[in-house]
Amino acid sequence: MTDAPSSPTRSGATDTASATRTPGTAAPATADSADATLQVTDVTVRFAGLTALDQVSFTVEPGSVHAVIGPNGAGKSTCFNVLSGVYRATSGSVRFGGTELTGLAPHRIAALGVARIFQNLALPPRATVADSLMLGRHRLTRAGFLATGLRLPSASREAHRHLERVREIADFVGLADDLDRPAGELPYGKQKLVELARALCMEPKLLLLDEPVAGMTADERRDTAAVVAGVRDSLGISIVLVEHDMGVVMRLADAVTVLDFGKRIAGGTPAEVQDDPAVVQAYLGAPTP
Ligand SMILES: Nc1ncnc2c1ncn2[C@@H]1O[C@H](COP(=O)(O)OP(=O)(O)OP(=O)(O)O)[C@@H](O)[C@H]1O
Repeated sequence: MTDAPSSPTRSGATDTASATRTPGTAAPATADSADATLQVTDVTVRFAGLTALDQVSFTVEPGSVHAVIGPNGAGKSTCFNVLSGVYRATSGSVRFGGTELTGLAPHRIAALGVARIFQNLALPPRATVADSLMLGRHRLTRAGFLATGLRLPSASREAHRHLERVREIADFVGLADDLDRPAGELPYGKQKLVELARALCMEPKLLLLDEPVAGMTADERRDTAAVVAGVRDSLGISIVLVEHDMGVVMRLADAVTVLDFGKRIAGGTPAEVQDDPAVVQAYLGAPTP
């Protein structure tokens, strides 16, 4: 795969978004599209006797990659689970494009344009790449069970449009030649790309990536990082990234929030947090001289 993914471009996404408003396709439920800012304010999560997140605040600017880092047990996964609706914050607020997310079920948050990719693979093993990506289009599909079953022209036109978009996105992430292969037979790095592509098929405004390069070879890490950068640069999608690979974080992130024992201990550009004594201490576990 090339370092710079070929691009369906922002307008490609916009075309599809407008296509979804034409008869025969569903208009996705969206947060205020003029403002895709994610605003996390004073979020606290308590489990019996343990404060996993303690008054954490940060802002993810539209079209940026925002990394959330910290040592083991810092609260990164808890933070992701709050953003995607798996956990409900004990207190505090998460607003996306002007919509309050706290208290919404995960599928409602997904419908607002927030797609999450889990660390572990979750692909149907025997489905082809194309079928796996079509699953990502499900939310945008209007044709009902009956129309599809009866192969009505409106349903086939819609299926054709979705397939076109699936091909564009597969091309964008470098999977154009793998569409007919069972996803489960691809190398690990490509399977992760299938998951990323499936999330892109949902036409999200915000992607939550949980350790996207964990377990990958150096080449796979480089290729995946290039695709993630392309998602931001070409599609304008905001990304929240939890990642232990500091090389990837430093290369990709526009902003970094650092957690330790549930508290936000630092934030800023990668260069700023890298030199922050509190961050050095958290990672090394000893005070700086
Ligand atoms: N469902 C839960 N019930 C009780 N405690 C939990 C739960 N989920 C997380 N915790 C605790 O909350 C704290 C933060 O955990 P979390 O998994 O968010 O950290 P993390 O930064 O993602 O760690 P890692 O990098 O090891 O994945 C830990 O002390 C963890 O044991």
